[in-house]
Amino acid sequence: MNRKNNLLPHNTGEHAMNGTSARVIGDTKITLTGAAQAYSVRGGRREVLTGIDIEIKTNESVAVIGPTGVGKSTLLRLIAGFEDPTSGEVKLWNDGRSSVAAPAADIGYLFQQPALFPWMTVKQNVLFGARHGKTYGHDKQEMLSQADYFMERVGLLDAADLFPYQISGGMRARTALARVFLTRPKVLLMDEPFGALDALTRREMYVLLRDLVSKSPELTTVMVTHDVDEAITLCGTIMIISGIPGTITSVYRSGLAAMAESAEDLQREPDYVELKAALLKSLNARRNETRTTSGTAS
Ligand SMILES: Nc1ncnc2c1ncn2[C@@H]1O[C@H](COP(=O)(O)OP(=O)(O)OP(=O)(O)O)[C@@H](O)[C@H]1O
Repeated sequence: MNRKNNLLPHNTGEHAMNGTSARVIGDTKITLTGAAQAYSVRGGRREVLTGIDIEIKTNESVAVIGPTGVGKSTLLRLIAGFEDPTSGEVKLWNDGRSSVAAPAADIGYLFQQPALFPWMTVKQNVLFGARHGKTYGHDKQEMLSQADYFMERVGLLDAADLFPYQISGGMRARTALARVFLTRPKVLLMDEPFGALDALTRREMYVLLRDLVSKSPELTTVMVTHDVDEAITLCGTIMIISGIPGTITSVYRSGLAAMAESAEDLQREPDYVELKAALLKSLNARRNETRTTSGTAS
């Protein structure tokens, strides 16, 4: 492993996106400026996120971690354009032009439950998004050959004609992975995508995801996870959200994700151990603060 590429983690505070990432990343892809979100709850107002200032580059892989209930999924929904912020701006950028975030064909989603159609075969499920999108225009042949390509990459060719109830949880997750990559998204948003899988299957998914991401130089990924190992293994940028309302309190960057040949090898790296310890320490401190703020700590 090339340890030179490997930046030590640093806790850069709230506006921390100026550090250097070891990944080669391009233009701005996603910006959140002073973004806040609040909901009406039982006649009152619940502030969930506040003062979110983020700049995410094309080809950057970002993990969002933090205590439960601090607004991680809410942040993802803002980026997806499923919700508008109550104040501030969330923008997606294309060739230097920005647009307010809104659900779009070039945004892909992966959720904890793969949400497959039970009456469709694996292949029909894989094709679903692409069939209903504009990625391939009228070029059906190209779409079908790309479907075979992605199904082959995730090891599903032999299962193409099976129905979701006939395959394992790992195979369902791989179906969802092939389906989302077939649509060639520019932004892939993942909300605990492997949270329901066993440890071994999760590792397999890391390898597959990293392989597919590495072949998609235009792709930007943002992943919410509770798993610190997953964040370090898959993402060059790790953001911690904490507090009530939640805000970005730390940003860590490392080149470890780009270097990983296997999760096991990576986890033995001294830099990995150091980064993991720093993240856990920071998370614990933030969790205690969040509990105190919400009045649940003594
Ligand atoms: N539509 C909504 N209306 C009211 N409250 C909401 C709504 N969506 C989310 N919340 C509240 O906002 C807070 C943050 O929710 P969110 O799911 O974003 O947190 P999270 O950090 O992803 O949580 P977890 O780690 O447990 O998945 C929670 O208190 C939740 O109850």
